[in-house]
This record gives sequence, C-alpha cells and structure tokens, in this order.
Amino acid sequence: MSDVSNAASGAAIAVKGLKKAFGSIEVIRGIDISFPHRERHLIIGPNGAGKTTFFNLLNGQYAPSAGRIEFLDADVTHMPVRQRALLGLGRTFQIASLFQDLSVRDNLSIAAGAPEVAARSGRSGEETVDSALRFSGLDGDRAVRHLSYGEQRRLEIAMGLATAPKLLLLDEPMAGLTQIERGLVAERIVELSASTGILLIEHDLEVALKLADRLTVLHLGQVVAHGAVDAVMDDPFVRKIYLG
Ligand SMILES: Nc1ncnc2c1ncn2[C@@H]1O[C@H](COP(=O)(O)OP(=O)(O)OP(=O)(O)O)[C@@H](O)[C@H]1O
Repeated sequence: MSDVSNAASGAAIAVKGLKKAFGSIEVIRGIDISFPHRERHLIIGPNGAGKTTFFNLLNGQYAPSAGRIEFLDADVTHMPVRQRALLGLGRTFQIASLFQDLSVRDNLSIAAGAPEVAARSGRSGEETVDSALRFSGLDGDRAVRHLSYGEQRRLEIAMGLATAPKLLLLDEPMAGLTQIERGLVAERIVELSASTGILLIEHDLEVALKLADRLTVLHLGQVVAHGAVDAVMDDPFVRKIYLG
C-alpha cells in the first residue's frame, strides 16, 4: 500500500488485520486502517474490490474471518448490528426497508425512536425528526409510496441522520439519481458532515471527489492508497487501476 496520508489523531473507527472469506475465496485480504472523527471520507475501487463487504464488516452485518474492529475505542468486532447502531454507527436504510404506506414523518419517527438517539443527540425525538425532515427537503405528510425514486433515496439518507449517528456509512447514495438529484444529495452530505463523520462509497467520482476530505482506494480486498484526495489520485498505481 502506498500511504500518502497526513497523520490522523483520534480514530472514529479503526480496523486491524481485517479479513473476510466466503468459502475458499478471500474477499477482504488484510485491511489495517483508521478513520478520524468528523471526516468526509470517500472509498473507491473497481467493481468487486470489496467495498460493500468492508461496510458490512464495519456495521456488523458480516462477521470477519480475522481481525479486529474498534468503534470509538470500543472493541465491536463481535457486536451485533443493532448494538453498534445504538453506539452511533449508522448506515443508511435501503429503500426496501422504508415503510411505503406510512408518511415521510412517520418513517423518520421510527428511525429516531430509540432512547439512545435522544441521549446521543441531546434533543427530543420530535426535534430530531424535524431536523431530518428539513434535511430531506420532503413534505412530511406525503406517503412514501408517492415519492419518486430520487426522493426515496433522499429519505434513506435522512433516516440515517434521524438515528443521530456519530459515523454514517453511505453506500452509493448517488446510484440511479439524475445529475440534479446528485448535486442535491452532495449538498446534503456536506451539511450532514457538520454533525457526523461520513464514510462514503461512490462510483460517481466527479461528484464524490469534490466533497471528500480524504480518499481510500480498495483493490482486490486490500487498501492500495489512502490519504489526501489529490495525492491519492496522483498515485501511479491508482492511475493504473483507473486509467489502465
Ligand atoms: N455474500 C457473499 N457470498 C459470496 N461472495 C460474495 C458475497 N458478497 C460479496 N461477495 C463477493 O465478494 C467480492 C466483493 O464484492 P463487493 O460487493 O464487496 O464489492 P464492491 O467493491 O462493493 O463492488 P461494486 O462496486 O460492484 O459494488 C465480489 O467478488 C463478490 O462476488
């Protein structure tokens, strides 16, 4: 790995020796990395590099084959998804998990409902929902089934926000959106990062590179570059992977 990072202090999340195999195929092949608090960090890599698998390990959806994961200095390696979420490790809800017959506001209320959310945010559930609603730019009374695809993607991110995360994992939030909707989501992500750290997987580099503080490139289950955006994009190996 070529390390072009600036020294980072105080990790929000840190992994050591992380590996994940499905049967005999090792998809994550030994990742050591940490992400500081309050950073907008972009993760890129070719299809099949292991980006989504990496997120699934971070949030507890998959158990690692080896290695250790620390979130806010606590060992969460074997902690279930819900418990990590209660600690403040958020992941956007998928459209499939939105309640289509309920209103936008009711969906946000469900996301904000856990007592830990109020404790973490220091705000009432209603305030958290109002703020997530403003963030979404949506009419709270509309039923989710009447929203466009782009609006539902925005609600997905707002649902993540309504859990008052300390770190939010966003997996391809721009996918399937128009150019205008991508711009809106990018603006929202920048706003969001005032109160939470963001780890973002995104294929649309034109939009995503503009909003990232730092960048990590995964390739064949390993980190091949990590650090400031310009330095990583100038890295000869990264250019080779992307430009051939
Ligand atoms: N549950 C699973 N069982 C078996 N193989 C899996 C599983 N999940 C992922 N893989 C394999 O792991 C590799 C990495 O997949 P992953 O989805 O993490 O890559 P990615 O970098 O997110 O790709 P993309 O950019 O296409 O979304 C792929 O070869 C994929 O087929």
